[in-house]
Amino acid sequence: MEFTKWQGCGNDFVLIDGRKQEPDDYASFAVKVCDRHYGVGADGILVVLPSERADFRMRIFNADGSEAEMCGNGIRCFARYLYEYGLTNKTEFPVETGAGILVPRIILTHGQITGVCVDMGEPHLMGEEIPVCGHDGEMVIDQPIDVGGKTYRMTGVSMGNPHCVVFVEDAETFPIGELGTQFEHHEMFPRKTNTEFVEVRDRGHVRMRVWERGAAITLACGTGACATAVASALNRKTDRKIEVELDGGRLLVEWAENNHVFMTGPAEMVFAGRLAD
Ligand SMILES: N[C@@H](CCC[C@H](N)C(=O)O)C(=O)O
Repeated sequence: MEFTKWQGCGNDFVLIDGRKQEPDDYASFAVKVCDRHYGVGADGILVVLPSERADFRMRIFNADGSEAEMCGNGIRCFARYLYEYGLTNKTEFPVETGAGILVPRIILTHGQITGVCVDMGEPHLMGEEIPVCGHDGEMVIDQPIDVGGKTYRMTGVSMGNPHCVVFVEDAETFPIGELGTQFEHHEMFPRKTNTEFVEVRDRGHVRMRVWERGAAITLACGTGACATAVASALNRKTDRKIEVELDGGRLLVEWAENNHVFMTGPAEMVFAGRLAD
């Protein structure tokens, strides 16, 4: 099976064209391929599929084999793959995802691709939409959550997939490896959660580290950066347009007045290869 390997801010993916070749079982395929010792190594796999509602459909599976609704860094890589490999000649096109139809736009500067901007759609903020237990019919802003014998304050945001944003004093030293899994599996999150640990540097700039549902610590999370921008604005900590500094790079995120979130950042191909049977 042929594949290409991609990364966006160090969040890495194996991409396959499911219109040409499909594994018998995506979940076990993802676990095998994402293994960093016995496989290609990645945080997840991206699958190109046909769509009746958009130009293409994207599926994403985490390294543990679970399927996610959406992937922000992934959709930038997905869009660049389609454009670079001549599978579309449009620089802007609709993609069906588990979070609805989203629109990436390839950014060309003097004919060179310098990034991808994605209209990530509207954030969902009601407790039952994220979902967060015990908050039906209300937003989940600055609410207490007990983890590891301590009470933290969290803001819940869905970008199609669930996010729990926790503001911390110092993102660099926060014990994310110790506590991330406890947030992911906390009883408040019936579909588990991605958790962003965010230090506000100023009104236009935050430092964010992430523990991803199904992938543990990654170098970046695009939907997480969008959830962070929304949570930071809701908590009046930043403006609606911010730079999010991640372990693996920077993303520009704007929660626009039309309620859509726009995310801009890099998408780079690492190599192409063929999997052994
Ligand atoms: N890294 C991604 C998100 C991938 C899915 C996530 N782990 C989930 O299960 O929701 C991104 O860039 O958004």
